[in-house]
Amino acid sequence: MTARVLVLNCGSSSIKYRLLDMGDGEVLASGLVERIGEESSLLVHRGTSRIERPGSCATHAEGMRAVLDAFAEAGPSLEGITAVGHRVVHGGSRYSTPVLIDDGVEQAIEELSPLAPLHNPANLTGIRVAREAFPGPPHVAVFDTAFHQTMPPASYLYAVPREWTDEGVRRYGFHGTSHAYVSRAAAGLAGRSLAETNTIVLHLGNGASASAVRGGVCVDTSMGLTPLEGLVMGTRSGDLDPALIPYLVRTRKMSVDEIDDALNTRSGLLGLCGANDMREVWRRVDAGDADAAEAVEVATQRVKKYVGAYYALLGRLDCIAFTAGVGENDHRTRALSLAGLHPLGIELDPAANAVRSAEPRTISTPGSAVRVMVVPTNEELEIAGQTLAVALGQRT
Ligand SMILES: Nc1ncnc2c1ncn2[C@@H]1O[C@H](COP(=O)(O)OP(=O)(O)O)[C@@H](O)[C@H]1O
Ligand SMILES: CC(=O)OP(=O)(O)O
Ligand SMILES: [Mg+2]
Repeated sequence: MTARVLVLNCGSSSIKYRLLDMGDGEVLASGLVERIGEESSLLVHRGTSRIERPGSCATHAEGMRAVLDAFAEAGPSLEGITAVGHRVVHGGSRYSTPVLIDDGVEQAIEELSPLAPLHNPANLTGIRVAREAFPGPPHVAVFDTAFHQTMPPASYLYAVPREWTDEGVRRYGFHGTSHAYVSRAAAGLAGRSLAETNTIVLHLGNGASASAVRGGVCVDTSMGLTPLEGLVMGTRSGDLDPALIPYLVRTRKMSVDEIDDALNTRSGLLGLCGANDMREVWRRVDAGDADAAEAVEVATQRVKKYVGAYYALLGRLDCIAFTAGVGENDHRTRALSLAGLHPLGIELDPAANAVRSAEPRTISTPGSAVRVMVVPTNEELEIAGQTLAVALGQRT
């Protein structure tokens, strides 16, 4: 039997998972537990058979047990799996490559939790429950931050007191697994060698980030110390003036936790127009909602500003790759984000852009100097590949 890798992605309120056959990349099982901690959670499992189960998973630990029960009930068996790969959001400066998880790594992930309070504690629960359930196979942590560790100081330093930067206050960047996978796939789609390709990756999902990648190496990215900085997201503000925070403390008497919560969960598209799902935002735009139209303008103009900035940083730009839920599916967001960039050699083909497909594809005109594409991300496959490499390395 070929190697089988279970990939776990424990998000702030969800657990996504996939079991992959590494021989041919076939997905043997996939599933999702969503709305963890809310009144009614929901598990959907697609294995040997499919189950859909509303329930009440108050914690990620309960969610993980529901996942294991689903495998036991609806298959396939997890007996004899080769390795388990865990998405870990924050790896700080300590981890620039995936690592085999031991108690020391667990502790390091815990120590980094203040920098990713929505994500790292959930990641850690997934690791603990899975290590207990599967003590045999190696468990590997694959960090969202790892791909961005190549950034030069000019990109990762904030202009703040040195004693802060010495403590680890800096830009880390996230969604790195996606940026790595998509920048590689973009060069492949363009028929170019990765080493000679400069790409801007636009990962536009509920969380959103941009990166500038020179020859497969990340040189800058829009998320920062935490996944709050940069682009406008579903519920996160992205860039703003940091003086807003003392302003809110002084004038609205808000606590630090209240502000943190508002900027992470009540801002972005949701803050501006009351909806965070881009499909709903467009429904409102089409119904004449002025707030929704403005929210789209703010979000897409932010993307355009990063494209301009990263074009300047890279000097020469070969590809722009859109990915993640919005980037892969929303042709109107893509068109607005690049509108008017024709003088920079960036020209979308409206007909190609409007095509709906799950395949990687080019959406720029044949004459566009920069090749614009849609490249569906596959964080799970990337995590599984890196996990297997670490697991096999460990055995030899
Ligand atoms: N057809 C579509 N048109 C516009 N937006 C879409 C479409 N399909 C999905 N999305 C958007 O993708 C977002 C989720 O993207 P995803 O990459 O799955 O995010 P995350 O991993 O952060 O949950 C949703 O909020 C939704 O707005
Ligand atoms: C780091 C991050 O923002 O992840 P997600 O998009 O899954 O929330
Ligand atoms: Mg995501």
